[in-house]
Amino acid sequence: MIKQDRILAIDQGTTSTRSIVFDVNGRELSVARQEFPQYYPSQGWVEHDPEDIWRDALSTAQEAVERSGGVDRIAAIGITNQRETIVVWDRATGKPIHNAIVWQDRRTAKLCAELKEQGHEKLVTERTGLLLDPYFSATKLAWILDNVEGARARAEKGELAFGTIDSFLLWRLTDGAVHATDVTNACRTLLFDIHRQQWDDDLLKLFRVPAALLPEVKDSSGVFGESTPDLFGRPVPIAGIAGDQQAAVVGQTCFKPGTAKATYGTGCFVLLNTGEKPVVSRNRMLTTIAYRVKGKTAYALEGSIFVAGAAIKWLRDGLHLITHASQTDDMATRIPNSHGVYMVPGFVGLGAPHWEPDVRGLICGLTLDATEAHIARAALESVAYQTMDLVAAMTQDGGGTTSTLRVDGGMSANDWFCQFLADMLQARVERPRQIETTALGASFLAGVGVGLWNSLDDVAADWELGALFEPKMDLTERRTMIDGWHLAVRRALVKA
Ligand SMILES: Nc1ncnc2c1ncn2[C@@H]1O[C@H](COP(=O)(O)OP(=O)(O)O)[C@@H](O)[C@H]1O
Ligand SMILES: O=P(O)(O)OC[C@H](O)CO
Repeated sequence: MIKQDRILAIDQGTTSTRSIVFDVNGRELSVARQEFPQYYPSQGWVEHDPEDIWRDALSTAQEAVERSGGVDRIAAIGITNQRETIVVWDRATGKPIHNAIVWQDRRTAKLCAELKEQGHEKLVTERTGLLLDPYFSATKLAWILDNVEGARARAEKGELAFGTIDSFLLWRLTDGAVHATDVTNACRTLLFDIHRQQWDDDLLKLFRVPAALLPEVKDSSGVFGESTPDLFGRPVPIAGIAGDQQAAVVGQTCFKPGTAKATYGTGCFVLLNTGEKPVVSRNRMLTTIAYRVKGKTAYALEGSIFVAGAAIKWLRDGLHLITHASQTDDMATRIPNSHGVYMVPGFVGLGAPHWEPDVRGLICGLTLDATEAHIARAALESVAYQTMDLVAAMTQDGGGTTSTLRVDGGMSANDWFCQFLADMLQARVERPRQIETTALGASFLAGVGVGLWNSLDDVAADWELGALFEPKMDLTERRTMIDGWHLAVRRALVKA
């Protein structure tokens, strides 16, 4: 009999979908990747077509399985996904009734401001660990129910299903047999009590969400269902699900309280493991569930930066300054300093610790000798400065002092950026050999789910250091640069 000792991880990100097959040592055997279209139907709106997402998830998964040598040795599937993005679909046909509304979408900023003015934020934060910001799912869901003809009535009758992207993929992989999600995705909706770990009736009422829409919420690890036999040639258990940032915590093996990771994809999300007890932030960080395995929950403090790699993508697609993101490494290296040029990348408002959805982006400090290299460097620097601000806030919140930050995601491939980050943090920056840590984390969760490993502790040995960056910048120079950054942020926050 053929040993089933490989795992397929499907990583559905904001700009691309990739599938990777890993062996039991966390080594990548094959990968398939597909970028997909972003839709901006109105100012501040961001949508995805769920059919694009399903098509790419399936085709990349099939391709990765094929390239790894076929389905015979695949023991399980793990799913990880862009979080907060929502889909509402028809239970009878499986067809979405609207495009997915993406986490970056700000269309519900006014509703959030109204709910805040009415004094609802305290309850929301106490129950969910989150804030009233359009980033999270609940107001996006309310928008669909209010704006798609007949949706609210159909939702109340139980004809529609709601889900984050994991839930939609799980539904499609099982041909509608399973409507479920995991705690890490549920806890980003604004509808889920992170302490009692269940959907919350008061919040459902506040956001006017019928309970009949909701998926069942499960551990991040364990069998959710099986893929239909036609997809891969035989049924494969789907045995791990986690939001991408939480999956990265697992992939970076940040299992001990006080350990932290930052994932640099479209956005950047810093998560600090705080152990079994949720830590409440005084600095507008989020309290979130890092993972729940075999009924045991680990919580995290999270700092959310909405624009990280997206700023580099904008240099490529918006300004046409570069043709490939990796060019920014050389551009930043080639100039001795940023020459006082700063970018505050508030393209979709600012996340933690400001939570200002109406702020817009800013480039300042320009002189006639500023070049495209200064702008590229300012974009990279802005992401490091924001990370530094979040780490400082978390330390103040009592989450522990982080002498080491583990980094991953597309932008972490940039050496110049990682060095600058170490300088700003005055901490060690560790980049693993496998920077697709999100997918790796999903594979660990699925592997534990089918018993390839007994517990997460058993996978810790599979983490391998790829590169280490240690602080080396002169401290006076650092201080001057940081002061300039904080001045630029204050400028961006000035209300027009
Ligand atoms: N060498 C690089 N330097 C800077 N940014 C990079 C580099 N390589 C990729 N990126 C950025 O990283 C992002 C892609 O990372 P990825 O983890 O695939 O994102 P996502 O999961 O959000 O789709 C893109 O926004 C891209 O601009
Ligand atoms: O697509 P990413 O990797 O930037 O992640 C998106 C986050 O999950 C949004 O909360």
